[in-house]
Amino acid sequence: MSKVKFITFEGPEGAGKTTVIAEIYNRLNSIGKDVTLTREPGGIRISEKIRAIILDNDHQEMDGRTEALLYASARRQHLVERIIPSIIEGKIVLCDRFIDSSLAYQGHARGLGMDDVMSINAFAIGETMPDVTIFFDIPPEVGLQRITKSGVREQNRLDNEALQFHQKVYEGYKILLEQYPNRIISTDASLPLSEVTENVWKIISSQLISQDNS
Ligand SMILES: Nc1ncnc2c1ncn2[C@@H]1O[C@H](COP(=O)(O)OP(=O)(O)OP(=O)(O)O)[C@@H](O)[C@H]1O
Ligand SMILES: Cc1cn([C@H]2C[C@H](O)[C@@H](COP(=O)(O)O)O2)c(=O)[nH]c1=O
Repeated sequence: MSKVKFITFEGPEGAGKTTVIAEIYNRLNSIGKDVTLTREPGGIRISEKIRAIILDNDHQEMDGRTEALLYASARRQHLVERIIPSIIEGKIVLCDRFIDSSLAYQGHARGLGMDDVMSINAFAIGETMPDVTIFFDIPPEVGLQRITKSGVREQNRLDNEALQFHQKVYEGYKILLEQYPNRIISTDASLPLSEVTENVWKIISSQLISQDNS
């Protein structure tokens, strides 16, 4: 069995990914695992700058393909500068969003087509795919309510898309779950935070323990 090194977290806005990943990171550290915690778009200097361009509310005129290419270029830089070096150093990488976000948001919701979006991303990432992806399953309207209610952060250009767009994103993720049943594991993200955290912890620890015993 190949080792689980690269774990990604996916789902609609406000699903709880960032909150849960922070706790998983602490727990893995506390049992002596060497972990890199990062996010997309962003994670490193150049990719954070690209993130700011993509998500700026002032950039309403951004073309869908430009958006897809910017996400892919941010991903390329992040991959070569942070993800691959961490994997080579033997670390576990926890990444808040990756390729599946591009497939669901740009490929399906934006209507660019998942195959075309996969092609431009293949140029960016080559053979590097996540070993395991955890999908935070929540109705998009519930996730959106969480971020508007909490005021946890400013609403960006993608958050401010119509509900219909976010429903398409959710539909896109459901297609990906069928397409990659061995890689993507779904968890109910509408449960209370403590339960979601425990469920995600069970998934991750079982993956890591089964490989430690192999
Ligand atoms: N299971 C939960 N139940 C209720 N509130 C939650 C739960 N999980 C997270 N939250 C709250 O929802 C808000 C959004 O959470 P978080 O930022 O972790 O989501 P996210 O998936 O990273 O969102 P985005 O992708 O839009 O950045 C936060 O205020 C967080 O405290
Ligand atoms: C990686 C990636 C992200 N997106 C979208 C998803 C979110 O709306 C934002 C990122 O914000 P978050 O608070 O960090 O979740 O960008 C996308 O459309 N395509 C992608 O590849």
